[in-house]
Amino acid sequence: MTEPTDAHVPGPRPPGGDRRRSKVAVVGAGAVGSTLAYACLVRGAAREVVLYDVDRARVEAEALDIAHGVAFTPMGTVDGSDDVEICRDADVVAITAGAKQKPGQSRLDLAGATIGIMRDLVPRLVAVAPEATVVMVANPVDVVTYAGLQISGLPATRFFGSGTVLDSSRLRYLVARECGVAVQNVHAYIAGEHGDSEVPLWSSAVIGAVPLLEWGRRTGAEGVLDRAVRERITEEVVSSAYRIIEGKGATNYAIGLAVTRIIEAVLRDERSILPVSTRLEDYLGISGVCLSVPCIVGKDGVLRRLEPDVSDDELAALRRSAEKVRAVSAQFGF
Ligand SMILES: NC(=O)C1=CN([C@@H]2O[C@H](COP(=O)(O)OP(=O)(O)OC[C@H]3O[C@@H](n4cnc5c(N)ncnc54)[C@H](O)[C@@H]3O)[C@@H](O)[C@H]2O)C=CC1
Ligand SMILES: CC(=O)C(=O)O
Repeated sequence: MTEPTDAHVPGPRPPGGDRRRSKVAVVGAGAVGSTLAYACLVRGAAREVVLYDVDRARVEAEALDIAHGVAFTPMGTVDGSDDVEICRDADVVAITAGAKQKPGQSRLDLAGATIGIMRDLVPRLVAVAPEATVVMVANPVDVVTYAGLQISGLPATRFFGSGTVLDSSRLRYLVARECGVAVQNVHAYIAGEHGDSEVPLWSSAVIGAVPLLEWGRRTGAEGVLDRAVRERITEEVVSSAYRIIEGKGATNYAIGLAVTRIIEAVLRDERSILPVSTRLEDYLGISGVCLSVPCIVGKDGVLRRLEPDVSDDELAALRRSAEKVRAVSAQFGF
């Protein structure tokens, strides 16, 4: 297997990236996949979006419904098929085909079913789109990324998971609401598992130019983000998916936008810092597992993993999260 050494980050990126080569294949046209395809077109992330699903009626219907709206989007096309050939020569393949949680199930409960899908699916995708950057979305995303990476034989830089990009946007939303500032000015990451053991990196979080942990003292709003509030926010982030699934059976809008951001970072060679799930080797003492940490993402995929300042508690929680994910991967022989 190719070693996941951090690639050298080359010089300045081309302004706007190269949008001529922009075919995105979305695998799975369910709640997440169809919303992702829609978000890609609405944001103008790619020129060509294709949907692939084993359910022919569904995939054709979703593609047609989206196609009827492209008159109102930036330049783009959409098509759908139950033939994997539709994914040929895609620049990015986003895999949303997987088991989904029923109320009460954790993401880790889905490992066996989703890995079963990947054993057959990933080799067929690599055969038709060997140069693609692959973004795994199906759950449990860290375990499935680790398995899919090994099944694919691709370099770890080009096969990674959407990780905690969604969880971090949930965190930023809640912090912004608490402080009364724009969510875009909250720079905070969730690391670790995309799931119950995830870890908010409070120590390195910044609001505007103010360290998050100093926000209350420096703004004269004592107590605004004190320990009790941070614990409540953490609990709300961790339970978000359960709450939404209880109410409507799936989460789809925020994940559709989150994965679109990752795709934009790749296709536009943005070198954006996003907490995607990649295979870690000797990262803060963690190896042999896919987990989210802040990474530089560009056209060659994950260019570098960054090491933020972490407290002793955060580091210990990150290592516990790694153990938990690694144990589930091992149950399935990965
Ligand atoms: N990573 C993240 O942050 C998030 C991950 N998810 C995960 O995304 C996955 C999809 O969720 P939903 O769209 O709600 O599920 P869904 O059940 O609505 O859609 C899954 C689709 O995959 C298709 N499919 C199954 N096997 C296939 C195969 N071998 N080839 C092609 N298509 C296949 C099904 O026909 C179905 O249309 C789940 O695993 C879910 O847990 C959901 C939200 C957030
Ligand atoms: C379902 C899921 O993984 C999420 O919404 O976070």
